[in-house]
Amino acid sequence: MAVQLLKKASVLVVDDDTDVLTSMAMLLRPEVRVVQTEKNPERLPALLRQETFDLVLLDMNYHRSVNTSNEGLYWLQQLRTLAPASAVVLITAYADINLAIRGLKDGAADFVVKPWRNDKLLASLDEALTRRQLTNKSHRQLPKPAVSPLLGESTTMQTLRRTIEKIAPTDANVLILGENGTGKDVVARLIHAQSMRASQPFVGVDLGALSEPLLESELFGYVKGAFTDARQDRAGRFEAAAGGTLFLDEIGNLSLPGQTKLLTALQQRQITRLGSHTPIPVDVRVVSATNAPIQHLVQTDRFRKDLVYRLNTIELTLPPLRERGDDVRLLAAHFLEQYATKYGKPTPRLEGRALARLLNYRFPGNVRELQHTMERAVVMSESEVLTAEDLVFSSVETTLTAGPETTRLAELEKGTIQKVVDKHHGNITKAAKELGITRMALYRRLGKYDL
Ligand SMILES: Nc1ncnc2c1ncn2[C@@H]1O[C@H](COP(=O)(O)OP(=O)(O)OP(=O)(O)O)[C@@H](O)[C@H]1O
Repeated sequence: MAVQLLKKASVLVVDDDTDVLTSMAMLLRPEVRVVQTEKNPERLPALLRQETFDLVLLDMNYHRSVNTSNEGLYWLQQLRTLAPASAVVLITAYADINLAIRGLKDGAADFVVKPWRNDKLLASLDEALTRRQLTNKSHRQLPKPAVSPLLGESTTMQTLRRTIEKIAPTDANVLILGENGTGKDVVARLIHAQSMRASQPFVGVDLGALSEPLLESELFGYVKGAFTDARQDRAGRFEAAAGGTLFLDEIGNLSLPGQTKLLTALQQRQITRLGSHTPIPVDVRVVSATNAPIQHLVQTDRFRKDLVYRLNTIELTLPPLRERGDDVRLLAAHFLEQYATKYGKPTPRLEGRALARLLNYRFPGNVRELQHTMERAVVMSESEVLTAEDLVFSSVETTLTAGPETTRLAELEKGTIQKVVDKHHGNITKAAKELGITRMALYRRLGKYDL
């Protein structure tokens, strides 16, 4: 029985050590249905939005971490929220057994110690899957995935929260518009969580990341033999979301043929798996999002008007962060606290000039950029007070009020670049990555500032 569970399981292995990933994949491939590996735990939220796994094998130690001991536990907590139905088995070094035991208290099913014995590891996975099945069968209430809060006290954000409360319980399709990083994904999840469908699945699909040939099989699924690699029947996202909410992200990137297929599915409320002729009825509420100017796409014949009408029964627009006034301060404080906890540091406070710099910055990457800036500042700072120099923005700094500040900004940029390049001992690739700019852009700046 247990062996069958293992054979049917989809397993995700998360470890920043490529050797571990390779050997785990080699060991597990013949034993389980699907094995996927992920080197960067930061990608977990996006990945788990798209895929569900029966079991996650999670490493406790990450090299890039400042405080190695907390990183594994942090990601375990995140997994409990992002994928509460997945069993988690921890991989740990012998020296960290105490931490692994803490991990058990935090909801992990088991842990294996490096170097592991293959038979013991497989037995442990079996056991974790069996227990998970028993838990699910006993209909015990699984913890609901916690939804990220939609913070902000600006008038627009208060109005938006009220609108969401009003529209969430209806079954109306919602189109969310807004620049990158403004919180469209957060809003989509909030709508689902406050809807009558909250106990049913929320399934996201990033249409911007799907190439044309993949689109149909991802959305509608396929039957065995539909194409060379179709070795078994597979449900698509529409079926996976049945009874719940289907979140179509980056809808503006959908090709015209893709738009036609989607429109047909929405009109007929049914899909047909690739390679099959049998239509399958699907009941989904569609929430979609885009940062593209959708009406302009319609006017220029790049987006079907009839599809927009299907999608935007309710249209919500998220304002850019630079138009939310004091919300910047509130969100900065929230992220500082969040990352201080993650990295086991005291929560730092922003010095006056640092705050002024935040309030003057345009934030082209919006809340996500603020979040990254705060994380980087918490990681890098050795003091409990963050200065203006501790803030490194991903985009090249442009402020709301250009002018006399320009020279100071150039100085700040120069200082920041020098600091990051020094930190990486002159490694341009790594420094550019941390600064969030291309290598060429970094070279240009090194030249400009004579560094
Ligand atoms: N109002 C908010 N309060 C707290 N956190 C927020 C808020 N808005 C966004 N965030 C956080 O900022 C990050 C980016 O948000 P999100 O992914 O929802 O943006 P998006 O508009 O969907 O971005 P993209 O257009 O790139 O897909 C997330 O980590 C999210 O939790």
